[in-house]
Amino acid sequence: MQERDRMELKVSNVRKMYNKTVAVKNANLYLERGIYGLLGANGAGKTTLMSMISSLEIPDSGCITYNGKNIFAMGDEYRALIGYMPQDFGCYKEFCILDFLKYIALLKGIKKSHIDKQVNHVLNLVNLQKCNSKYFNELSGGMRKRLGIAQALLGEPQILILDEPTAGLDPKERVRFRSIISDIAIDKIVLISTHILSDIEYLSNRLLIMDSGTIEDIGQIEQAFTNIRGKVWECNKNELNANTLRNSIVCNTKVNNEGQQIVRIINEAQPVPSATSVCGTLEDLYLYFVGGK
Ligand SMILES: Nc1ncnc2c1ncn2[C@@H]1O[C@H](COP(=O)(O)OP(=O)(O)OP(=O)(O)O)[C@@H](O)[C@H]1O
Repeated sequence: MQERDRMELKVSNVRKMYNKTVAVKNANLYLERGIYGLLGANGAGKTTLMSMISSLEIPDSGCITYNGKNIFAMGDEYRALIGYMPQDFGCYKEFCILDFLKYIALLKGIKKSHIDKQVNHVLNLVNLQKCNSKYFNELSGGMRKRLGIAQALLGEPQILILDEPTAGLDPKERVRFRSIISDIAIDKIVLISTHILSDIEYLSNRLLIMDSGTIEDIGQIEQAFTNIRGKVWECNKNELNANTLRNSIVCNTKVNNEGQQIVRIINEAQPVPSATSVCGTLEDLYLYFVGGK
């Protein structure tokens, strides 16, 4: 591979504490071109990890390299490669969309002669060009999210870090947003954290799971499903003995039309003869990897 085609982001033994809280325990990760979906419970450490990969937070120990170079030593050279969309971002109320993007372009060090062209380009990508004179407080949640991605795209970054980009969007806006992300993801490293499992299914080809400050690379999602194939069951809860229930991962409980509690579990073997084998979902897969916690 030629050096200019190389895109390797490596997180090695990274740890980050806030006072006495260990936010990221010992993270190891290797990312190359592709879209990675990052799943994890609230407080698992996703935002902290993403902030460190974006070079906004410095790890207490361990290192993060891009193509073999320490990202913190790379400084502006690395920041020019990164597009970061935080969970929430604010904007001066005097700024309209256009002013805000021009301001961010300046902060990113984009040449003044290139700013108008780049701002128009990202506005077109996220379909905000017609309302570019609207002020931040006039924008809907979906528009704000699109503005968030537009600012991340300024400077044509090779690495896109998107922290819960579809949170709070209605289903239609979410579908629209996913299509924007898949259009712009080509030939980039894209890391997306989300609690919306369908985002992962539709957007990413690799699954990462973060749990209590550690991260596991589950790999290709389709392949990962082999881990639970033939192990997901639905059965009447009353027919399960307490021991089987304790040794299973409980994915879901629902009440059927006859008023019986039907439990969905992951278990190596058929738990009771009446249990039905069902297809695993991404939610089952996630619970399998975090042990049903
Ligand atoms: N600035 C901070 N000061 C103190 N503690 C923090 C700070 N930022 C994060 N933490 C703590 O670090 C842990 C990891 O938080 P983080 O925001 O990285 O998790 P997360 O997986 O992104 O959560 P969520 O899904 O809720 O956004 C949590 O226990 C959190 O309370």
